[in-house]
Amino acid sequence: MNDSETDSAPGGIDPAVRAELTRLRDSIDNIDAAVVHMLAERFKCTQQVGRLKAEHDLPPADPAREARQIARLRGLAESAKLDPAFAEKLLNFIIAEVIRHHERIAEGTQTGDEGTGE
Ligand SMILES: C=C(O[C@@H]1C=C(C(=O)O)C=C[C@H]1O)C(=O)O
Repeated sequence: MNDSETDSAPGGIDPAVRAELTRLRDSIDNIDAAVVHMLAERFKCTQQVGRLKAEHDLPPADPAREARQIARLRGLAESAKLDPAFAEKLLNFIIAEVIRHHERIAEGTQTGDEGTGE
């Protein structure tokens, strides 16, 4: 249910429920903003890694490094009571995008700045 659907709930919404919902959604919005900023910083680093690899003829993907990251992240997720399978899927999704960037940097079709706001 989105905001407008909540607003048009039959019979109106209890003001206390509305206040609690707004408080929680404010936090969700802050967390989403933090996630975007953290991802932007991560991509700035990985673009630099991509340029370094291209300059030194290193392969775009490093499966051994990825395996270590996944094992570490699954452990962190368990401690944080987050589903480790979800954490792994999320990391794999991000890494796949990074490898795509690295391949484009190696092909010389990208400077490494795309998506970083540089
Ligand atoms: C960033 C790197 O390149 C790739 C992307 C990774 C990542 O996004 O964490 C990890 C390993 C590599 O497959 C790297 O080698 O460190």
